Amino acid sequence: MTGRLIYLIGPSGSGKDSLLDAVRETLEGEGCRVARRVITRSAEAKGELAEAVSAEEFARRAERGDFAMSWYANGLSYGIPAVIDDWLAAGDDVLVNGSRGYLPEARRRYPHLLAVLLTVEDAVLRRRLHARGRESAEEIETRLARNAGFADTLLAGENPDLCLLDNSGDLEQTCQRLLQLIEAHRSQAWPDSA
Ligand SMILES: Nc1ncnc2c1ncn2[C@@H]1O[C@H](COP(=O)(O)OP(=O)(O)O)[C@@H](O)[C@H]1O
Ligand SMILES: O=P(O)(O)OC[C@H]1O[C@H](OP(=O)(O)OP(=O)(O)O)[C@H](O)[C@@H]1O
Repeated sequence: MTGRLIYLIGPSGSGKDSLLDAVRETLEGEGCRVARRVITRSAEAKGELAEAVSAEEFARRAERGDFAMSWYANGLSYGIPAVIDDWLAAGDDVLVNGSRGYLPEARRRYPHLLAVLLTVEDAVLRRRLHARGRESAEEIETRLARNAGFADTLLAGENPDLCLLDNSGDLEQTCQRLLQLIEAHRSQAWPDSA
């Protein structure tokens, strides 16, 4: 594979979708694709750069090998289409909306991925989740509780190359910083083992 995988992670509500949406056009003009996820979420949910499918359809696709990566979290199944491997093989870089829980497996599959962790101050995160209004108050609490488990493990030295990107402030600034991070990563030579 010659392209690079950029694996964006962060708590639900930290702004991953907003960020991907905002940088998509710029990145695609520079040969970096933004993957569209497949999620077992009802089609009426707005603001998600994803294809919504039933659990049965998701299982069929998984069985067929349609996903390069897939995971289950928050009561939903998420899949990243296998086409990303074609894009990477063709030399395109690929940006995906990933999962913190799946990061170790993603690293096994893509040893040279760039992991970018989007962070948001707790109070801001809670406010944004409620303002988004996609989940019930109970689902929001469950998502916030899930974050506590990741805060320690992700930052406890197991991921020395993890890039932190704060999105507590203006989205436009976060976009610019993400584009800079990606640019810096792309300008690095591939490790010999790649
Ligand atoms: N920098 C920002 N400033 C203000 N609101 C933001 C910012 N980034 C995202 N949001 C809002 O926060 C909510 C969650 O963002 P979203 O992109 O859906 O997060 P995620 O995909 O990580 O769950 C959305 O309503 C979005 O409009
Ligand atoms: O292991 P985690 O890092 O907790 O991630 C689990 C899933 O939750 C997030 O999606 P979610 O359904 O919340 O969509 P969102 O990002 O649009 O909120 C994230 O994008 C992952 O797919």
